[in-house]
Amino acid sequence: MLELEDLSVTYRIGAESGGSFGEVPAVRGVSLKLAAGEALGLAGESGSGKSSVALTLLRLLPRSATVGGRILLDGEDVLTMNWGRLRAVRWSSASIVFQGAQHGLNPVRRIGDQIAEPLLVHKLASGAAADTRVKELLEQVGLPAWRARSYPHELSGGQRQRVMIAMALACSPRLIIADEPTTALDLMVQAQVLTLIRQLIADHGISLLMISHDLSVLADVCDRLAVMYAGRLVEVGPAGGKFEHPYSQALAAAFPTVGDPASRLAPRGLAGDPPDPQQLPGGCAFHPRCPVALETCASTDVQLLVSGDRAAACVLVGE
Ligand SMILES: Nc1ncnc2c1ncn2[C@@H]1O[C@H](COP(=O)(O)OP(=O)(O)OP(=O)(O)O)[C@@H](O)[C@H]1O
Repeated sequence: MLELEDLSVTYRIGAESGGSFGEVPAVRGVSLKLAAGEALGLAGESGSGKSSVALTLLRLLPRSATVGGRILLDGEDVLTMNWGRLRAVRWSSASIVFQGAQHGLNPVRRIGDQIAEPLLVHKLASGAAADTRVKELLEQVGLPAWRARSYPHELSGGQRQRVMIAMALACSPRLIIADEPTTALDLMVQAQVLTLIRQLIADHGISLLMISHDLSVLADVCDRLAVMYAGRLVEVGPAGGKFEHPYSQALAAAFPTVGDPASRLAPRGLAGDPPDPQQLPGGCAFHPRCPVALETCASTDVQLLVSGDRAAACVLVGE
């Protein structure tokens, strides 16, 4: 239902501050497919371009961004559709749950009115029918119906995140994009919200694109995982399988797997920092940090190579 073809996002910087102009290539040639009802996880360190991908999907990027490639949602290109069509697609075909719900809710409006807003704007319900739908949505996300009259400050962080999920579900979209939906929450609440997301997408047959730096969170919810590094996809494969790219392996080793006695944390984590997008190293962008890099990695720009149900961009994979 969703297909990204050679997607690129480049930010222009310096224009606002009057400083020197520059370009940040945040996303570089990302191609991905998401089937109806499928849950795909997008992982990577901070700055790898995950949020830029998420924001591009509904054209929410700032004006300083230039986007290339195609984003086909049910066969229609989001990047070229007119504003009227885009407004119709937002919320009703696809909606986004952002990280840090407390910043997403209006502090001076009641929860119920905020959940009802997309229903009213999209003329899906009004008056008593909208009130009934709001109560139904609150119950679906595990909150009592009377919470409709609460203000955001009267809710905990976990409850506010549930409200954001209720808003995202309001117009019954076929796709939900969840950008770090549990990052701001403590571990117990994070587990509850993840269980809720898993259950809702299964019950309603919704496709999910979930973004996180934490691979173990994604593996818990998603059918497939995609890993980004310096704006590129380095690996895509089934959530249950073993990673082949050295970067995905290092990222996976950075998080403990609760309940798996065989899992060991990487003793020193991954050395070094991700590259500055304005000064990307030649060849494979990961080679300066790669523990198994060869001489050729400094000059060979590897593309994703598909083998069975997995694709990885590394000269060592498939050897
Ligand atoms: N509005 C912007 N203007 C200029 N550069 C930007 C802008 N937004 C993001 N970037 C740059 O684009 C790159 C990718 O950022 P992005 O937020 O997409 O990464 P991310 O993987 O989602 O990181 P995080 O997990 O920290 O949110 C980074 O180098 C970032 O500094």
